[in-house]
Amino acid sequence: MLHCDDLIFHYDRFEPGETPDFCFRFDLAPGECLALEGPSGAGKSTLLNLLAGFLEPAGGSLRWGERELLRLPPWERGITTVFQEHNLFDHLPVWANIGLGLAPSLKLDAAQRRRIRDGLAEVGLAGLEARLPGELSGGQRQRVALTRALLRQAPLLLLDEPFTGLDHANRQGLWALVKRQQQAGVAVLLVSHDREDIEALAQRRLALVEGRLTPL
Ligand SMILES: Nc1ncnc2c1ncn2[C@@H]1O[C@H](COP(=O)(O)OP(=O)(O)OP(=O)(O)O)[C@@H](O)[C@H]1O
Repeated sequence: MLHCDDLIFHYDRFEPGETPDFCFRFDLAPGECLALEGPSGAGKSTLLNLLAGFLEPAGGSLRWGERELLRLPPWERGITTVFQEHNLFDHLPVWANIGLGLAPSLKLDAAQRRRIRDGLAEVGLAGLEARLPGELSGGQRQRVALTRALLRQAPLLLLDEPFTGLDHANRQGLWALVKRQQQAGVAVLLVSHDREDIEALAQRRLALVEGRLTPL
């Protein structure tokens, strides 16, 4: 279970009152998908960056079971994030983009190479290992990004508008991948403006208003 308790954050700002002081509190259970909604600028990406360890809070705690995640660097938190775009390194082929999630040195053993091949086949991208991201469609790129996230098998998956701009068939395919992760016990926090994405995946919804989370 993820417990986020009064995670406090504010940006250094030029004018007082430009952005709210954030105080985030919520729980997220293994296998659950929680949707995070709020208008542009509400602070959704800020929360994801705090959870992932890319921003440092001024106070509060973030526990996964008994582990205090705030003390850990991003790569030790057991959290993986998929953004709306720019998830992939453009100069690396598909296999290497996915392989980075398994072995940052890219020294992959035979079993890891097989997992990448199988993972790509499962998302309908068999045989595209050698392509560069620029040689894929937007939907295919997102499938590669999700494959990398899923093969990492982190217990917490953060999704920041990952389906935006994709057609219905592509989105349905990606929903199925996320649902399979949930069934395997992965906890998912989904930032989305899209009613269909939320209805397809989320069991609970939270709104972010004036720096605070409230149930919907
Ligand atoms: N580096 C920064 N320095 C100062 N203020 C920032 C910084 N990054 C974001 N902000 C401000 O913090 C607030 C929250 O931004 P954030 O990107 O978290 O919103 P969001 O809900 O993800 O928005 P969107 O839906 O448009 O992506 C906004 O008012 C934004 O202008």
